Amino acid sequence: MHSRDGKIWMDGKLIEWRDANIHVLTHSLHYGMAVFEGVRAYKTDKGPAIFRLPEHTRRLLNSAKIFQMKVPYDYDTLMEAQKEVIRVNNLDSGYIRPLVWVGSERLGIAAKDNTIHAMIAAWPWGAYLGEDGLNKGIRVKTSSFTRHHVNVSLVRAKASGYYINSILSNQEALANGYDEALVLDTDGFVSEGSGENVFIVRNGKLYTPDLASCLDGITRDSVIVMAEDMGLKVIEKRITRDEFYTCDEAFFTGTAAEITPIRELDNRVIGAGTRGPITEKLQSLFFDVVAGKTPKYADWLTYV
Ligand SMILES: Cc1[nH+]cc(COP(=O)(O)O)c(CN[C@@H](CCC(=O)O)C(=O)O)c1O
Repeated sequence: MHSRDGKIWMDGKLIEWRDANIHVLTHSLHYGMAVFEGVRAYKTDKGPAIFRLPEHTRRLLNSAKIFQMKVPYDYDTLMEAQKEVIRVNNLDSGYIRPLVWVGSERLGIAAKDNTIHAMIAAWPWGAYLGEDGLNKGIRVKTSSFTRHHVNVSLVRAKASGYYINSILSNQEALANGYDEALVLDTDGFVSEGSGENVFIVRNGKLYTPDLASCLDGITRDSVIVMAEDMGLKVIEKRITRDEFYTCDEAFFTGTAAEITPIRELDNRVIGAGTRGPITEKLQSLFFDVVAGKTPKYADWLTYV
């Protein structure tokens, strides 16, 4: 990722991609206290449009607030900078990664007053879990690791350090021949994927875990709104792994994952073992929305 042509917005300026470097004694590199976002811009007839940019920008600032990181750039500056990196890199679609981190003036857990930095990069990123995954569904393994406890990890923040848990879960799933991990909470109920929220469908109703142990996903929120607009009931509840095994459909949601069907969990076939009809309907609507084809959700798009 470090050597490519293009520009990165870093601490208020657009700089050459290869010059966007930091010191090895950067506090966040050692202790993991940094916050980030994953945002997508999509190609539309009216040019690139960023999906739910305000919500992502607000979440980034809230993540920093939770950790008392005083971001030296305001909402409007960060909004504009995310549009700028799409424009300046001539992307008609792409993945945008804002990151806010603690600088290198001091090390140590008790270090304070380090400079808070921000950068925003954007690059092309296709189907996170593969085109086949989007169409036919993926195979998932329940992780041997446990998702965050509410008082260990403040999960309203999208914090870099939390992704050690995600990497461990994802590595274990891949090493065992699966495509992604499903992580349970400290009570053994379904929480989320390593980088996605999760839904199951049973008798025409959607169920999704509450937000106690998982990220308040923007795609999750979008799916809830679209499903309810379709007249589907969406229920937030504690979901057990055997409810998952016996449901009719299941899917992950996320900016990178978009809406990816789950066709197996722990070698139990989910429903008909492929993308289910409600999943397909939601996925098709989602891709129409991000392509700017659905006036009803036009305010979810910020044109670059
Ligand atoms: C743990 C987790 N849970 C849920 C979500 C879905 O949230 P949202 O994107 O707001 O719908 C994501 C996004 N994961 C991001 C990082 C992926 C990566 O590999 O990095 C993403 O999808 O961009 C998570 O990381």
